[in-house]
Amino acid sequence: MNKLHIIKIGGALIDDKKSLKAFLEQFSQIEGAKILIHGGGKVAETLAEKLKITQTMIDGRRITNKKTLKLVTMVYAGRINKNIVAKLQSFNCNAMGFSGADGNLIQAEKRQHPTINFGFVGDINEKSINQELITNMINLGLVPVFSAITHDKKGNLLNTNADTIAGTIAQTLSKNFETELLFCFDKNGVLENIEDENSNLKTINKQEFSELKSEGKLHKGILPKLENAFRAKENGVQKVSLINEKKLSDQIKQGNEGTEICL
Ligand SMILES: Nc1ncnc2c1ncn2[C@@H]1O[C@H](COP(=O)(O)OP(=O)(O)O)[C@@H](O)[C@H]1O
Ligand SMILES: CC(=O)N[C@@H](CCC(=O)OP(=O)(O)O)C(=O)O
Repeated sequence: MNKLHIIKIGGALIDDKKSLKAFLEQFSQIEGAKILIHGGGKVAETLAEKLKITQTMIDGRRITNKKTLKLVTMVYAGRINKNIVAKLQSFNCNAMGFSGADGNLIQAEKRQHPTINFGFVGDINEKSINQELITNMINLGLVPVFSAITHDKKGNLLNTNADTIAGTIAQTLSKNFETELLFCFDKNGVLENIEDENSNLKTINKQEFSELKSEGKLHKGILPKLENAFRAKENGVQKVSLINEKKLSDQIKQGNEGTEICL
């Protein structure tokens, strides 16, 4: 099987022009098949504040009413996605940027919950991913760049957590490619002590995850990220790690950065 790198970025990196450019230069140097998935929650948050659109997050998901859907579509599938593609093109990486509606690449289902109305939030599974079209693009030497916007094939756009998109695409493509999934973020991996940058675990298994969680050592974004990482590993993704976004090139060369997910 050919090797495939699937890389997820989000948060502060996307909000920082200089760091984003440096990251994209590293990404463009990865040889062979690769896919980039980006979030942009922090940028959406800042704009929503300016526009006085109140935001609520529950279980790592943004409650997405009509106004917020308009905003996140403009921010994720518009400004951020197109800016990333343009930067990658400047590094001679032949990127193409998509929402899940394009080419029916990611078909989601509106989230149903007994008590919480999440609004236009889309849930996905392996069947949601247009494996054939993504594989064809990769085989043409193209580099797909996905935003966190999906659709329901009934004419509605939906907002889907970007870590979930990365994990699910990786699961699907791991049947055809030897897939390495890297969640890149601002810490050196999973930290045992959030105050200590050097307390990152080299590996983490499900039991250690549960222990850290019950000890209150994992909070905010790291929880859904780890849940998505374990789901991907359990469903066949050959290698899954959480790494510092500055260490992407080192990880590609040596493969021992950050925290690797173990079963
Ligand atoms: N034990 C931990 N180890 C690492 N990060 C943690 C831990 N506990 C909480 N976090 C927080 O989780 C954040 C990563 O999640 P998130 O902000 O959602 O990332 P992104 O937006 O890049 O997807 C880190 O920046 C950190 O503040
Ligand atoms: C439904 C839902 O929560 N969608 C996410 C999509 C963006 C995202 O995941 O961004 P980061 O990776 O930067 O956190 C949101 O709107 O925040």
